[in-house]
Amino acid sequence: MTEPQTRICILGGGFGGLYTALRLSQLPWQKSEQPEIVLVDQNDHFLFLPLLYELLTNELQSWEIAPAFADLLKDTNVQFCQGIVSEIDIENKQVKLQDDLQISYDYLVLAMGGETALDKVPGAKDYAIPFRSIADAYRLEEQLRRLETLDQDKIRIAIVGGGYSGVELACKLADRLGTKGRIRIIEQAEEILKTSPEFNQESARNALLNRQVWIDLETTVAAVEVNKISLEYRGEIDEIPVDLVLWTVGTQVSPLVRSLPLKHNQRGQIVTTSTLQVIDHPEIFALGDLAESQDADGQKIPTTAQAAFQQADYTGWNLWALLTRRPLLPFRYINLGEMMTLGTNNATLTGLGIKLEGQFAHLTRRLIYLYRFPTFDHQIRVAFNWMTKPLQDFLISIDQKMADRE
Ligand SMILES: Cc1cc2nc3c(=O)[nH]c(=O)nc-3n(C[C@H](O)[C@H](O)[C@H](O)COP(=O)(O)OP(=O)(O)OC[C@H]3O[C@@H](n4cnc5c(N)ncnc54)[C@H](O)[C@@H]3O)c2cc1C
Ligand SMILES: NC(=O)c1ccc[n+]([C@@H]2O[C@H](COP(=O)([O-])OP(=O)(O)OC[C@H]3O[C@@H](n4cnc5c(N)ncnc54)[C@H](OP(=O)(O)O)[C@@H]3O)[C@@H](O)[C@H]2O)c1
Ligand SMILES: C/C(=C\Cc1cc(O)c2ccccc2c1O)CCC[C@H](C)CCC[C@H](C)CCCC(C)C
Repeated sequence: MTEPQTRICILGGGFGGLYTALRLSQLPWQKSEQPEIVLVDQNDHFLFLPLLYELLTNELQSWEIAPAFADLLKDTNVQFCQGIVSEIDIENKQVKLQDDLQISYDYLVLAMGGETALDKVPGAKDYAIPFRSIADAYRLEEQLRRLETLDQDKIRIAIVGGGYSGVELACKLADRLGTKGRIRIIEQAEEILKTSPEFNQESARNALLNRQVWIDLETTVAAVEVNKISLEYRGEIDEIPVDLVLWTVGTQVSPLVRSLPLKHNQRGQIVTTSTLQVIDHPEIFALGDLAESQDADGQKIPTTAQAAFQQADYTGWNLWALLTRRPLLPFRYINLGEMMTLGTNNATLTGLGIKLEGQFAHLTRRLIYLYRFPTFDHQIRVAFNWMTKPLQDFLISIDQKMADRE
């Protein structure tokens, strides 16, 4: 009688979960050992978050950065299940989705990422727009189009949070709006991009200066309302009229993850061993933004796509090792550096001793991200589109000229 198939359930199809599923499907399984791999995500698509900004300037299209899981997984043995995870019963090894579907598992991978903290400032939840999903980008796009049609002198945008997302967003919006835009970044710390390499910080400061983006340092937000924001600086409150408030204040762990009966750190992240297994639960792996792990050399792992991408390789390998009775590998994080977009056709890159900025950094960043796309098939489709885009734009312009003549 054949043994029932072992089931690996992966919760979250982002940089941690999707890349773990793809890695698992590529490993050499004996037929008798082949597990059932189930990937669960609330969305029907993956989202290459580092390129989300490019939707706002029409540099990229949604299908390029948010391919459907069905397409990405079509040549694999991974089963995709769309649904919102609402409960995780560690004791009975059961996952419950919001539509009451239940999935039992033998091994679990927790990779549901983080969320934007909108609950700490009055009005933020109602009037501020986070920037973490395709839906957020579409919501922002809709607001921008509404404001661009109005006959008002300036479009006033406040971006709360002067970290990576806030700075990259400010540069993109400044390039989109041009002289019509009046953009300000509100940062509570003494400096923007405080964890970024000095070269990238300098490039970003110059890019923001060249785009007349105003920066309020050591400033917090007391409240957000429909058309104004109250800023607090050294005890003084100032009310500023705004048309849009964007909320890029960093990542926090979701209540669902915080509530799990597992070891958490002070930020609510799940603590793992260097093999990315959850403390006291070797049958559960956790990676990406929701996990805290130290690697084999004791390095603390940052909450970045780069780290989740590398962890996925080890999570896939270690699950295979566990099921085929091989030794597991302790995760070794390799910090390859950092890249940031700073407007259209402009970027900065520091990595492996190399520092680039401007258009060459922009090209390099794009090519590296193309290489990091989840499947070869998607890489080819996007690469072809990028190579033929100048011709597409030329033909569109010809069409436009002919339409104008009629
Ligand atoms: C705008 C932006 C730009 C960024 N740019 C960079 C960059 O250039 N370089 C870099 O290194 N990092 C970047 N990051 C950070 C990086 O995106 C994250 O660190 C990375 O995505 C974390 O990977 P993850 O797998 O933990 O989570 P994610 O990639 O966020 O994936 C989590 C997945 O879980 C799903 N999910 C969550 N909750 C549930 C639920 N309850 N039920 C079902 N599914 C659920 C989500 O839909 C999502 O698909 C950026 C972040 C943002 C917001
Ligand atoms: N290009 C890239 O590599 C890239 C791009 C985007 C995101 N990421 C990664 O993704 C994660 C999230 O990035 P992020 O830019 O969203 O967050 P982030 O890098 O943590 O920056 C958020 C900034 O907002 C500040 N802040 C928080 N609450 C605030 C408030 N109420 N008012 C004013 N300022 C406030 C934070 O200050 P405090 O630090 O004092 O809280 C911080 O400086 C990070 O780990 C980052 O490394 C990387
Ligand atoms: C900084 C680099 C990689 C780290 C990294 C950053 C991310 O934001 C990611 C997001 C999602 C997944 C993975 C990552 C990620 O790994 C790149 C370092 C590149 C080196 C500096 C080498 C640079 C190449 C040469 C200068 C020239 C290449 C020319 C050609 C146009 C490509």
